[in-house]
Amino acid sequence: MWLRSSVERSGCSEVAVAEEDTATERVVAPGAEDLERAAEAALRPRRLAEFVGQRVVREQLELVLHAALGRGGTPDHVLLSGPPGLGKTTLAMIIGAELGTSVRVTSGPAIQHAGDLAAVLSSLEEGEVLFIDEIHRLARPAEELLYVAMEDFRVDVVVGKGAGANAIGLALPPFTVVGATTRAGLLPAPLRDRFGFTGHLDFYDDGELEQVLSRSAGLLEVDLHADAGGEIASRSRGTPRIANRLLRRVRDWAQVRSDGTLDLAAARSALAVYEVDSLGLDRLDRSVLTALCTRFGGGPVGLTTLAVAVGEEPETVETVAEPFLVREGLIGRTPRGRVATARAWDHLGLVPPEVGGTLFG
Ligand SMILES: Nc1ncnc2c1ncn2[C@@H]1O[C@H](COP(=O)(O)OP(=O)(O)OP(=O)(O)O)[C@@H](O)[C@H]1O
Repeated sequence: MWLRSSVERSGCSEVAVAEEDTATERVVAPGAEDLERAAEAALRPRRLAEFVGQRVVREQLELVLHAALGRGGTPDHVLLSGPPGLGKTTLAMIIGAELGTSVRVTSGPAIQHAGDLAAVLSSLEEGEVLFIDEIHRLARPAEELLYVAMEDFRVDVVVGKGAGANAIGLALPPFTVVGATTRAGLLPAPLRDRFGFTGHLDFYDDGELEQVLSRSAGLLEVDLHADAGGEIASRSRGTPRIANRLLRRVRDWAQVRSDGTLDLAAARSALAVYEVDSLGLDRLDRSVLTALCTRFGGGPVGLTTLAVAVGEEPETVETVAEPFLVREGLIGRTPRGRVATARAWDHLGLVPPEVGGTLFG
């Protein structure tokens, strides 16, 4: 299915796209729920100068775009990679705005057949940006059609059926593909090679997230104190989407339980209600960590056993809780199973068993 909004020709169009995230109901999930998209769109930076952080990618992209504008042509195709919630969609919209053109939006899973993509490509106007989210999930025939279109600005349309079928090459006007992926490694080399510019987005530091929050607070017209911004930033897992979501939850708390001021006490109280701790761990993360430490002496323990202990599917523990616990250096993966690190014991306020102690204490 080809997705587009009513404003596609006048500016940047935005539509909901499928997400891979399996646990988006978590307040610290990096992916977005469909219902959250409108709230997110309101907080999106519109121009490169408003986009916080990612200094290297921003500067490189600025050069690519402004050089193309100077030449009066279209820029190279752009591939944006990185974990969910770091700003790939935002940057795609910004590329359209900087080029003064409209952005057509679709996603890998939304394109079922090569014909769907051919229809999209043949309706593009000169200079338009085609944003393909989750581009690594395009079906192979669509992928092949796309790289011919990207390279030669041509699409082969099959006319007729059976023995009488004929492929007619249709010339396309110049356009720019912006692909976004959380899994750049899954893109086949021929497709990856068609992108003249690749930008990898990394997690944000706390200072950058504070800037994101302060900008968002301005747009939401709430009074966010600096120390409250710092507190929310430090629990946001390096991800602007999570920072903005926690800000909205703190705003709700302050509105209902206090006078609407977003100070440090409000931030701490609200985040306690949502069970987001000082490192940004939620209940699931903590139950995995606690089980590992208290029931298995810090491991090593196999994934399945650990999952049974917390009453979750192994896949949920592995894909939802573990990546952040590993990234934070709280859990290690060894050939014999998962182990808790010294930082995990410390974070839970527990004392690890003595290494090399005797069997009887
Ligand atoms: N650098 C940034 N500055 C300010 N806000 C940002 C920045 N990056 C992301 N955001 C905000 O975070 C939210 C999520 O960003 P976005 O949708 O662009 O992420 P994404 O990488 O495309 O995620 P996904 O892979 O899940 O589609 C948006 O509301 C956006 O406003």
